[in-house]
Amino acid sequence: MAPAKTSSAAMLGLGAAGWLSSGSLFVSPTPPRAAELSRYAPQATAAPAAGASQGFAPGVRCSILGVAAVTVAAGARRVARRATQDELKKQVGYKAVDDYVKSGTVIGLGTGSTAAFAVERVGQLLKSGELKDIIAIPTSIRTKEQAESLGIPLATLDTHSDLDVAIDGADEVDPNLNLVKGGGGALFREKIVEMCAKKFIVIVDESKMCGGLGPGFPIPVEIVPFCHEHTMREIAKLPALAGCKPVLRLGDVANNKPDGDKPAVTDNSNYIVDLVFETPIKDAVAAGEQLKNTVGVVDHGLFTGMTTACIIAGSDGISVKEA
Ligand SMILES: O=C(CO)[C@H](O)[C@H](O)COP(=O)(O)O
Repeated sequence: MAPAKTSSAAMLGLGAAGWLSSGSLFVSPTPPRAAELSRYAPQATAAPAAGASQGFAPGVRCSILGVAAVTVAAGARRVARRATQDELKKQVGYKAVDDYVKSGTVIGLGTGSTAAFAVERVGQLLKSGELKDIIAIPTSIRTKEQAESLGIPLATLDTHSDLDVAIDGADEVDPNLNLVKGGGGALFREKIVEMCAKKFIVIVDESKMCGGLGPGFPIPVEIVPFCHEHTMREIAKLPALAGCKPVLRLGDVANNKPDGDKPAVTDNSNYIVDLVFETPIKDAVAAGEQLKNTVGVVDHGLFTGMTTACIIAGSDGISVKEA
């Protein structure tokens, strides 16, 4: 598959500078990728640094739609500073809703700190009346609760299985827009919902871009609790996953930091095993197929061939890559 490209249509969206200058400012003390890595994967190797080493394949053009700097008043002076990671997440979350969600549509709402900004935006636009007649399918109990608190009308795939668009974050994005998802433990519901969407829009800050899936972020796999140690051994034997180290997720299911003694339990009452790699997976499609064919595996966090477009916020602005 050829690497994803940037389309001219995608270049016409709202630039980061546009809405940042409208006064939206969300300040977080969380520094970029280093904090993400410690939250998710103390055993993982560091992700590529920002900028030239972000994993964009040679020849891939990324349009820069705005300047992701924030201007703040400091006394009489105006001081420009780099946007925080949360500000970048907010930019892409809002832009995805502004560009892809229309009145009268059925939408999928992702899970995680980036997707939460998209949910927030849907709530705002419904409240202001700019959006009407939306029905949303949440991908986790957390997202359902956030959407309910914002008055977003909800349904499930049982009654609404044709979605116009789904919007979600990702843990890693490769040059072909294949993803690792499930850092937040919601991969099964995310996948079943996002597979039903005509358009799947991925929203990330630039720290999520990588040259190859695996070493930057362990790949989560949802497995049934019954004989889970056996299932983990079977996974480690799969040829397309050679060299991986399966680690049972403990404590809070919403992150892969071992912050408890008991296995983390998903919304579907299953466990998560995080597959730690030292080198990139050679064939993510084969890896996904072999995982899916393993008895005891519910689903896995490799989302290949699903992305319609990826909106990326970085220190130099927002870019959109289309598959
Ligand atoms: O797959 C997910 C949850 O299961 C999330 O989309 C992924 O973990 C990214 O989360 P965040 O936006 O908080 O970095």
